[in-house]
Amino acid sequence: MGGTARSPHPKPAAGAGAQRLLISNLYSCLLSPSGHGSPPRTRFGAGAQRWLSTKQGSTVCPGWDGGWGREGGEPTARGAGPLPALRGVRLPSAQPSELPPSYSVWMDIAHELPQLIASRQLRARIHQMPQLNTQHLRGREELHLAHLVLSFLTMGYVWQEGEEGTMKVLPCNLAVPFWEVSQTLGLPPILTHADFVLANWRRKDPSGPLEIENLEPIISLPGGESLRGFILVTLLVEKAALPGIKATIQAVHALRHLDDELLHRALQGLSAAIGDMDKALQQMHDYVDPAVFYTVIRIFLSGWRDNAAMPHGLLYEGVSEQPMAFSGGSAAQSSVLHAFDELLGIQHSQESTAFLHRMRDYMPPPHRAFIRDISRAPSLRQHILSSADPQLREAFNHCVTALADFRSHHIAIVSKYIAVAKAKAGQKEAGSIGKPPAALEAKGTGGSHIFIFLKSVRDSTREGLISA
Ligand code: HEM
Repeated sequence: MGGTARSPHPKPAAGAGAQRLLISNLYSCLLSPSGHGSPPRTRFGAGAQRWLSTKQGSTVCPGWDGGWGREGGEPTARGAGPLPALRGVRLPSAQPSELPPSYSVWMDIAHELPQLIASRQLRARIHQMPQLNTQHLRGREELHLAHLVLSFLTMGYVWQEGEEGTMKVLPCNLAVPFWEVSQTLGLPPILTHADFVLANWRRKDPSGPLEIENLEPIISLPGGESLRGFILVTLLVEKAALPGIKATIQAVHALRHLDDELLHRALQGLSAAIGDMDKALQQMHDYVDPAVFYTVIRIFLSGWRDNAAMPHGLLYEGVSEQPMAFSGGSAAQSSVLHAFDELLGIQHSQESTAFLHRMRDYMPPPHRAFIRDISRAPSLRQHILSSADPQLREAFNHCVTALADFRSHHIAIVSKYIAVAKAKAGQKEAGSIGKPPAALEAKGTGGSHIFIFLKSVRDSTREGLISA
């Protein structure tokens, strides 16, 4: 879709805090663009479609040592090409959960979102908001928090009345600041996985552990405890993936230096991490009620691309003269499995690859750059094939099997939370939204044909096994 985009205003400066705390994110190091610069910037030019095909330049963080301290004695890839050195990958102990006072009008509404949506007052409150200037946002943390807040406001605004009462226009007092913050961060102006999960958590007790009992989302939507569980269990899967991201970097380092001993250890670390992600995923059963997920939560993650409930997309008033189409939030936008697939050389079908690659456009640019760097590293697969070392092959195959198992268990969860929940929900009224969203019956919030896609991705993972 085309359209005349409003020219962006000067970008907010990244303050000193940006170096200390880049984003309320689990792999902060990977988000640091060369350590000290301002966030990368994208231009939407002739509209969303064009923006979505725009690729960022290299923004990874070689040699950045941004004050996090290091967790282990793992090697870095310093001097070994563009792959980010694994420095400072540690979980932040504190992160901003409030914007500066001049943005209190956004925060006040955001903190009341579930009630405002339930009482159908959100749209009226948003219409009364003044149009705030985003120039006073300082540093990456505030910008990401602003993106999180504005994306939640947008999803609530669009879906307040369910799929039968959607809005065609996002008013300029919300659309313009959301657009500006999105441009500065290189993110699309819609809720992404980075908003919903990666940036959306805080510790209740700041010195307490990163466990579910001590965590809460910063901003919520309808869905109560199930919404909380959905966000936090997904966060715990990301947390469990962290050693796998480290192992991925370690494996690339080992490949570059032809260090098979290190490679073997890295692959063992990777398969263990995927196993831990699998265990974390199972907590979905304990914390999320399928009926609440299906009938209440899911619609708020939906986008306005490939969605029959919003066939023409959304007009961002004051930004573009044409409506724009964006996919909704999905963990398919998490960089973790993309990175593992690239390392292991997993080849998905053309259609699945097209969808997954499109989801990369919904990641923070440094995540995209990280995945790209893994894809350009020496081929692990070729190395295993040519080395003919049975131990290496076995460790590699453990990773592939663990990944395929994770995907199988994910399919079981999707089946329970979407297919079975749909059958149970029927057409009965549920929650505050009314009918479950019909437009989402066959498609994911990201717009994929769910089960065909997920099974194809799982099966092509299995095909990545290397036989003796
Ligand atoms: C109730 C829980 C969940 C449901 C109902 C669910 C649903 C879905 C759906 C429908 C898709 C298809 C893509 C789309 O159109 O959105 C998908 C993809 C995906 N989901 Fe989930 N998901 C859940 C939890 C998770 C969690 C916790 C993770 C891990 C962080 C995850 C990771 C993925 C990935 C990586 C994909 C892309 C396909 C792949 O690489 O295998 N999902 N999910």
